[in-house]
Amino acid sequence: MGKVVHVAVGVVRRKDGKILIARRPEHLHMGGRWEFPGGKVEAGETVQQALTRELREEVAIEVTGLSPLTKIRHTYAEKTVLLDTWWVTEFRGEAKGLEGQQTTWVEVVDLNSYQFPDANQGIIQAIREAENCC
Ligand SMILES: Nc1nc2c([nH]c(=O)n2[C@H]2C[C@H](O)[C@@H](COP(=O)(O)OP(=O)(O)OP(=O)(O)O)O2)c(=O)[nH]1
Ligand SMILES: [Mg+2]
Repeated sequence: MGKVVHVAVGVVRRKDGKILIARRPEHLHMGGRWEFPGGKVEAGETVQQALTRELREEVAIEVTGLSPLTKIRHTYAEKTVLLDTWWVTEFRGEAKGLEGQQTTWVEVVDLNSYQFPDANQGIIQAIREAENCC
């Protein structure tokens, strides 16, 4: 029933191991919760192109290297999303929230202290497994 929204999601990892998270603006779906930056894949775009564009638009970084992490499909009351999630380990620039959102860098072990949308539990699990953490 209904279509699945394809979302490009970036787990941006700094050399010191910390990961970038941003707080979703209140008025959006899942507003007020923390997220890994990203957004919907538009017609005619590859997921990599979408991710590169979204990270430029939302957090001012220029992606230069990415690799697949996991895909999580989740049904909310409002819609079903496919979170097509990538490691971003190479990038240029200083992350800042270009849409007024708070951003912060967190250790993998501390990700659970932040409130994410329900679908993100699977992403956090995949990060921990990849990093042999916690
Ligand atoms: N970016 C992102 N979206 C997530 C995460 N977890 C999660 O459930 N979502 C959901 C919330 C939204 O329903 C959808 C992503 O939509 P979005 O609002 O980021 O899309 P967008 O940046 O293209 O924004 P817009 O142009 O539609 O305003 O995926 C996450 O960690 N990051
Ligand atoms: Mg977005």
